[in-house]
Amino acid sequence: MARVYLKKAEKTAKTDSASVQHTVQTILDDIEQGGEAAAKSYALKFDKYDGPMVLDAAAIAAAADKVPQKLKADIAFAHENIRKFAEAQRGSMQDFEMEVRPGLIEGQRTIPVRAAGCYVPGGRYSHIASAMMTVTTAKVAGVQNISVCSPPQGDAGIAPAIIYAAHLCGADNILSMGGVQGVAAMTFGLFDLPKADIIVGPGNQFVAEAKRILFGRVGIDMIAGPTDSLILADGAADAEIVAVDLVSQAEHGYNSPVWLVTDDETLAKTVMDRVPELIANLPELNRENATAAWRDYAEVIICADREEMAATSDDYAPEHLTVQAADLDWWLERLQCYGSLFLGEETTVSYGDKASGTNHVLPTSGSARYTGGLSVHKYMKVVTWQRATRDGAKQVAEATARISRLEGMEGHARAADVRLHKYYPDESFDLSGTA
Ligand SMILES: NC(=O)C1=CN([C@@H]2O[C@H](COP(=O)(O)OP(=O)(O)OC[C@H]3O[C@@H](n4cnc5c(N)ncnc54)[C@H](O)[C@@H]3O)[C@@H](O)[C@H]2O)C=CC1
Ligand SMILES: O=C(O)[C@@H](O)CS(=O)(=O)O
Ligand SMILES: [Zn+2]
Repeated sequence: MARVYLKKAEKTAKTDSASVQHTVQTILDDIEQGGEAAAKSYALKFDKYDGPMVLDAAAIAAAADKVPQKLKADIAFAHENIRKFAEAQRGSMQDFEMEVRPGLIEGQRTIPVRAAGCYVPGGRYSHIASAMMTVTTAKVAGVQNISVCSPPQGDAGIAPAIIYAAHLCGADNILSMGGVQGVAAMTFGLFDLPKADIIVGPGNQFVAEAKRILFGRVGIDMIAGPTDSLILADGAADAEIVAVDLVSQAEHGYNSPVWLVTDDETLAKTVMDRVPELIANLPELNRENATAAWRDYAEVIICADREEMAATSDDYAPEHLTVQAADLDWWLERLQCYGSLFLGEETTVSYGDKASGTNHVLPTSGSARYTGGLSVHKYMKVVTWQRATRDGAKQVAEATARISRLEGMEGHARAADVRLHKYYPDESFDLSGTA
């Protein structure tokens, strides 16, 4: 059976992308030419902010005073889980040294970048968790200089809990600037920040586009744009929980797709009836976001069986993937394209988003086809080295000379020749590459 769409989206992540591209390129060009003054003028324009840019120790302490004790304990709990998971990731990356042939020694080293710029979104919600996810992984990787930028909320500046979390997790600099101007400031090294070697973190379509355009000049973790989520549910799933979980991720923004893929039409129809009721009960901002996301971006798809459900999911390559179906081990083994996988009703995307330990900065808009989410690995350069004894490199030198000559690269060949003639003056070699 072909997939049947009970609900098909009018829009996709690519809708409006051309105008976003033009807007972002213009802002980047202005800031590159106009420097700090231009960046500040965009902060004023988009975020109505005219205050201090980089927070000093007093501002950080003042922010900490405003965070309730219970929330501090929750941030500490979440930070510990994220840190432990990141440390295990770090431990899974090994330096090694091997003797490829006698006297020919080669190795791999993992070296953290020197400066990271972490984008912490803050336009619609105060993404405390994004500060924890980006800064903690950078710290565990061993990055020496970690900058954070986040949009100020008008005169009030960055939300105190974001400042508190970023500082607790190890941020060295906190910049009150969001959007394209924040990314540009960290990339170009404005406001005395070190020029970032890599920019990481999620954000809206303007932030994602800035990262796409700047890729190459600066390292980019991935393009993490508007959140998307897919739920795979069979007839045994609890329709109420499926509906609540879909709504939980539709509240991110007007353009956050949620998809339900199931082989049970009754479940699908129950969920479709329930979702609008749940959305109607949300607070105003959340309700507006989720209403538009459900109306314009959500899809409900009926498949013949679990194999077709899995294939459909892999085609969507969702950022978050939830399975509420029997035989979780089968799904874990079968599914191939997702940012983060949530197996069973007992866990949920919200846990991973906020506190369970896996990272929530994840590939969106189908990029889970080719990458995973933010991890310690993204901050690490995997580099190689070698050394050799004269005898160990003798055969390499001969092969290098002949291969180079066949390629027409005489300079390369001579770097090998000179060594063979120096170390083995009494020997003759056929290094012509034509023998
Ligand atoms: N993929 C992931 O791992 C995660 C993704 N997200 C996503 O991050 C996004 C956060 O978005 P926001 O709340 O908007 O916060 P944001 O911090 O990404 O964007 C706010 C900034 O957008 C800029 N902006 C707003 N309107 C603009 C315009 N017309 N032209 C140019 N710049 C403009 C402003 O400079 C403002 O500072 C959501 O889409 C959410 O789904 C959030 C957390 C994790
Ligand atoms: O991972 C994401 O995209 C988000 O769902 C994270 S958060 O809920 O906005 O913290
Ligand atoms: Zn979320």
